[in-house]
Amino acid sequence: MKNIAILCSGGDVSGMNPALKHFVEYSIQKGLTPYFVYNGYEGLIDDDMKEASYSDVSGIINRGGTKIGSARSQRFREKKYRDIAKQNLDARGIDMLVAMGGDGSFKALDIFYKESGVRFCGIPATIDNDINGTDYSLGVDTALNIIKVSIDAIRDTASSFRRAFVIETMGRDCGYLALISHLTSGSELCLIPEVDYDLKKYEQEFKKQIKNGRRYFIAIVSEGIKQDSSEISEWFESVIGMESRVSILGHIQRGGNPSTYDRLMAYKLVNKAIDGLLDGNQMSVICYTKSGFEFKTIEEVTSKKKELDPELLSYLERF
Ligand SMILES: Nc1ncnc2c1ncn2[C@@H]1O[C@H](COP(=O)(O)OP(=O)(O)O)[C@@H](O)[C@H]1O
Ligand SMILES: O=P(O)(O)OC[C@H]1O[C@](O)(COP(=O)(O)O)[C@@H](O)[C@@H]1O
Repeated sequence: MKNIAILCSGGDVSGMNPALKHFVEYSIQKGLTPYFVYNGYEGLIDDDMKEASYSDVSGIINRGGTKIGSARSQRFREKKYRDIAKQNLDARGIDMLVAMGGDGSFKALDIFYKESGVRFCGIPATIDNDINGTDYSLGVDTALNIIKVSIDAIRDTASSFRRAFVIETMGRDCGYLALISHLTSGSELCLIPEVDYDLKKYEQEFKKQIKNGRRYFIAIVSEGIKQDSSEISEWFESVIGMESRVSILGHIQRGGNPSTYDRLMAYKLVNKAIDGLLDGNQMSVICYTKSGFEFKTIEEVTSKKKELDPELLSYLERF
């Protein structure tokens, strides 16, 4: 029997637990012995791994986060710790890894493969959806749903009180969550790091709208823009003349009951990753684009910054 392990690295997402469940089931179906590595690369270094069984994954499909933990590991950046990781994997006869994470995690495994020959397949998993070469990363759909529910709730209070709400989404330097939320929540303003802006441009229009009876504004701003959300709020108060509040959605975007779409994609991505490794893939990332599922090289996925879809970007301005 061949041994295969799975781990989560970087920011956790809703969808990792459904993926773990399917990993165990599909590995066993394929005659493999599944292993869990706990707390990302830290678990490889500390030998925190164990054979996984059906009972380990019962009752987790509806849970956000990841049952096996995730981490950002400083130690894995050093060769001496990666050598320890290799010894630990050898001792358990594990030579195939499935890793759920972002481009940083894949870069790490690329280095590890070149040093140790441990084959791997990456599953893109980040709410930021900022991985080059894939239109979708596990967890982004649940995060968007959480943001949608939050904005809808804020809209209720904003409209009752004649206020401008500045709602900050996560995403580091990628505005995907903000842009999609803007388009699907009908907000008046959206600021993202990819597009330079000048608030002056909105001044006349927003004042005119207030004159014509507008009672509230919703502005969605991505955490990576050049200003703090509080400065945008201050602009609403001092320039536009409407009382304003900031709502930073923060880590609630990373949790919650995984959406149906993320559960389904977790299932498919795990299937593809295991099939790829069984077919002899050495190191790849399973990506999803308009052409379907494709294995891509680490170079392709990590060497360039992801560009937002120009069609979506063209819808940014609503007025
Ligand atoms: N260049 C690198 N060399 C070795 N390890 C790395 C490298 N880049 C990232 N890693 C490892 O991958 C982990 C996750 O990377 P990070 O960029 O934080 O998250 P993500 O995978 O979400 O992009 C890091 O904590 C580190 O252990
Ligand atoms: O949980 P932390 O360490 O505060 O990190 C917050 C960051 O992690 C994310 O939620 C997800 O980032 P990754 O998936 O790239 O790890 C970012 O949107 C956010 O900037």
